[in-house]
Amino acid sequence: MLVAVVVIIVLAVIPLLAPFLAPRLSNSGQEKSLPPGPRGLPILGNLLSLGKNLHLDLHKLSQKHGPIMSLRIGFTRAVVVSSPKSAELFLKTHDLAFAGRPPQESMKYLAYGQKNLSFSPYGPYWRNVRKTVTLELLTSRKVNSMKPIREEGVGSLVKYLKDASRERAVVNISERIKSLTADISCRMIFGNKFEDKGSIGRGFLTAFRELSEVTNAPNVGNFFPFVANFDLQGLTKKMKGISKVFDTFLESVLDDHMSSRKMDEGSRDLVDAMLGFIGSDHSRNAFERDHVKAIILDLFIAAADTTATLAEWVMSELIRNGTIMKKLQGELAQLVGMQRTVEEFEIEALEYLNMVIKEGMRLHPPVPLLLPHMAIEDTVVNGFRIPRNTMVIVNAWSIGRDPSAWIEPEKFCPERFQGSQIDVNGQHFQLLPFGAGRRGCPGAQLALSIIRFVVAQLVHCFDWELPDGMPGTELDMTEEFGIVTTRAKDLKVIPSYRLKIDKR
Ligand code: HEM
Repeated sequence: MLVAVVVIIVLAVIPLLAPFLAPRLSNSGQEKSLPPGPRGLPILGNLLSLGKNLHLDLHKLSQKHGPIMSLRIGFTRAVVVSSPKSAELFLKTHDLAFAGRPPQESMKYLAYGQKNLSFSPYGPYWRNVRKTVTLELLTSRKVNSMKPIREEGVGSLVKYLKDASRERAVVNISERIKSLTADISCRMIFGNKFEDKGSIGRGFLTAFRELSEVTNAPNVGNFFPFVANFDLQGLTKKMKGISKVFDTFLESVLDDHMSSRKMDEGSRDLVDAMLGFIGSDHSRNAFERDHVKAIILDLFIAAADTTATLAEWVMSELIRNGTIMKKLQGELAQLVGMQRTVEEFEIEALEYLNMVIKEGMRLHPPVPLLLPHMAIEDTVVNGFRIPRNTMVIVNAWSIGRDPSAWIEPEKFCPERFQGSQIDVNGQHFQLLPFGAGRRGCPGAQLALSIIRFVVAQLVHCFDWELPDGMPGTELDMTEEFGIVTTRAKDLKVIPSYRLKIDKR
């Protein structure tokens, strides 16, 4: 459908564009030193080689054309990076040159015109916002201060599962984890609970659920700017609808904060701090309400589904690999015992848990292609010319399965991290779930504190079975590609409570 739409439009406008296209397409001499890549069709470029599962298609193409590969998608020139060594060149050696983000149609509507952090162009505005967000939300001290929010959220989930366990009910754990991380993120970032916001909060959550459908669809307008205004896929209309619901919610969050502003460092939250910049000349841009809304919405989106998705994948792998589940339960039983639940301060000591989560991120990086980077200047990498404005896609999924970096890469084997220094902090380019360098994820520490605590509680408190006696080894692990790549089918399980406290 998408391709058909593009083909029709392209054929219709070719005569108008011919004078501009002819020099571009015939200029093969100039393209000699670009990285190798598959031959593309005129105008469409390599669009037809890319299907629903973009990370898998790019992985296959890179196996043929190399770890630094050129593509053209419509009018966008892209370079795909698929090995640890090449990722290091782009994200460390030439980090600054690739610290841009390509313009995205969706950001016009969902980020008040790219005013958010994730997609704002590299420059002073991005730098200042990133600094403020890090200081006000993501330092170790702030992450620790939000511990009660995580404890309360995870406590409610455990209680729900304990009730389900009594009935031997089948639980859609994917949905439950998504609600949990949305609730936790809402409280941490907006300073409110959804339930306290009544119908506005519920509306926001419903719109948030519809968001991935819109942002995961490849938007023709990104690659063929001249058709963007026609809204051929109806995505702009949907995004406008969603952003209206978001805006109502965000306005009410800002109003709540305005009516009881806390300005001292000890008690103010991120929204209070951001509101303090309104009217100031922040990075040579007048800073207004739209900036605050774009930034807090961005953080919520960045936090909620990524953490849920990772927890879901880790639980899926544990259910599939019973021996690993038992070993992790053993580690928890030894440290915590069976008479009480694990506390967050104990998580650091759970070495095997950390290995399990790293292994989950290696095989199932929730953001498999990171966020797209963009060359902000002409650069030569490994002898290849990468022109300014080229989109750079780093395939973290492919890198996590690179056989030159990993033994038996397809196998879920947390023991591979035993005694290994490899971590997810952007210093080890064979494992890049949070990216690396200037545009690397600033929320990694917060994300890990949520994930570790959720997985530890679920594994310590419950044994898990698949419905209808299905063996774990038969669990379907098909992925559904998106910016955040989730399980194609929700994980449904029967929990049975295993602690020796309060079995009522
Ligand atoms: C398991 C959870 C998470 C994963 C896997 C993840 C992964 C990523 C990745 C791959 C990127 C892009 C890096 C790049 O382009 O090089 C990113 C960017 C970002 N993440 Fe995360 N993230 C997670 C959780 C969070 C959380 C909890 C927050 C904050 C509340 C957050 C905030 C951001 C922001 C603001 C950016 C954009 C940074 C920039 O462009 O400067 N993320 N994340």
